[in-house]
Amino acid sequence: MHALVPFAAERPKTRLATVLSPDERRSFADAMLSDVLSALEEAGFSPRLLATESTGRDVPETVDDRPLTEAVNAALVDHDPSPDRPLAVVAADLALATPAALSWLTADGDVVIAPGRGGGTNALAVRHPGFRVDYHGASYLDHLRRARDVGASVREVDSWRLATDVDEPSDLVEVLVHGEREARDWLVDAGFELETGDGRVDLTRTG
Ligand SMILES: Nc1nc2c(ncn2[C@@H]2O[C@H](COP(=O)(O)OP(=O)(O)OP(=O)(O)O)[C@@H](O)[C@H]2O)c(=O)[nH]1
Ligand SMILES: C[C@H](OP(=O)(O)O)C(=O)O
Repeated sequence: MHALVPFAAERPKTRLATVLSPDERRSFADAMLSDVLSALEEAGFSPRLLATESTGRDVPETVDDRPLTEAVNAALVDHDPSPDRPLAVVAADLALATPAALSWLTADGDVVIAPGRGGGTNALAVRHPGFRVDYHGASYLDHLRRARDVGASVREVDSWRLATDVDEPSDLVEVLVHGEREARDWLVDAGFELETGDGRVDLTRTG
């Protein structure tokens, strides 16, 4: 299955600004992107980057500097999905995604949705030609509505690994605990450590 990976290449992960500098955010976002691309490839997907500027990676790439929803919808129109020609859309910040978790996207359904924690949409597989995305806000609910409006059947993917996108500093704890790839190594090399006490596990930075 073809898999589109949208990537905000210029100013990624602004919500991590309290713990990472702009250069660090770019470098960490790049590590997460590498993890998502390699997991997709291992799961048998053919990834294509949809980036706001060229990444120079050795992966098929479309450069489109329009906002996320517009750029993904243009790609959907271009691809014209059908049951025989599905298109997956997978966020670049799914640092815990494994090939096994991503394989759930190949399940039957005109629109297969992997919700993100907090109301978002972390991954989709689209087989219906009329379905369009509407990201930001509670996009999971918006996507359910949009699927219903075009008469598309929906299947929800119940995967904690796909639900865990890395948006805020507390999400970095999940990467340190459960990450298996470059993003976790990046955090360790940058001096991040788990801080365990009486309450919820937190993060500290040394060095
Ligand atoms: N092509 C494209 N991808 C985008 C755009 N905005 C976000 N993305 C990607 O869409 C996915 C989900 O976006 P967010 O979680 O909002 O990521 P982000 O924009 O890097 O993070 P924040 O700045 O903290 O909102 C990630 O893979 C982003 O790289 C955009 O305008 N164009
Ligand atoms: C793009 C957006 O991502 P979030 O802000 O939830 O990470 C969404 O899932 O609609």
